[in-house]
Amino acid sequence: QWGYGKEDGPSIWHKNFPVAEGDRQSPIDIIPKEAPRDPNLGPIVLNYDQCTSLNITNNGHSVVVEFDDTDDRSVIQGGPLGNPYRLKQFHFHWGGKGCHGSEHTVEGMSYASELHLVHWNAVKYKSFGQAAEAPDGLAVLGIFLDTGDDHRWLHMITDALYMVKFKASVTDFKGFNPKCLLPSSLHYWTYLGSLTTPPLHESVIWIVLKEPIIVSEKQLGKFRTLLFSGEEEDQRMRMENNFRPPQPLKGREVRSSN
Ligand SMILES: Nc1nnc(SCC(=O)Nc2ccc(S(N)(=O)=O)cc2)s1
Ligand SMILES: [Zn+2]
Repeated sequence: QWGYGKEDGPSIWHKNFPVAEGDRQSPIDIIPKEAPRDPNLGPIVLNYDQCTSLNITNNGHSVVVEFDDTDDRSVIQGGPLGNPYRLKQFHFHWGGKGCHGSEHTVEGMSYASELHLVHWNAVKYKSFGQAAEAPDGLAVLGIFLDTGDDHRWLHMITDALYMVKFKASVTDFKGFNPKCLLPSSLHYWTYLGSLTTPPLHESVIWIVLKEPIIVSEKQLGKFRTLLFSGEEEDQRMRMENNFRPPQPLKGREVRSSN
């Protein structure tokens, strides 16, 4: 019942989700010179080698690759995190043809797209849903996508998109390791924020990588062949511009890894 259109988009979400006007909403505009290096921030450590991707699905808002999160085989830890957080899913946000579509911006500059790897604190909480409602329940790793040459591994995802064109479609997607989508540097900014879509829970420790990955316009264009709408719906709504604009910082501090 929410979307990215004029009638149901980010400026309306507060009606059904009042936390939209809360004190730790995401995304934000990151201003590097106002994000001091914190020497106590160690490196983030990603253990994705035993990860188990299950399927790829169109949930009517984005395209999502889901993982088996029944044990600690794929986790993120270190950096600002006090526990290891389990990988649950990753998904993307993108713009329209020629328009940028990242959620976080850097000094007002947005990237073409943004990848979110969503993790939950299975040490402290019994389920994703419970963690999603706790202030330290989730850790989302944000990676900017810039345009240039083809990304050598993204085709594994874009080649599958025709199978999930319509909302609520899902197909098997095993053996994909998201490590292949990381940039060379794991330097990051971190701050306390929220889910960037309803229910907008203020439960996310954000870790946004400074270095973007490079994908081609052609590869990004394949994301825009997805539809917001279901197979049975008559009007076909192209899935694009599925990003929330930056939200007020409300005095929060953004820290930088060294
Ligand atoms: N009890 C609950 N179960 N599930 C939820 S929310 C489902 C979910 O994963 N939502 C989600 C929304 C936005 C983001 S994002 N764009 O990474 O901030 C990640 C995840 S609350
Ligand atoms: Zn997201």
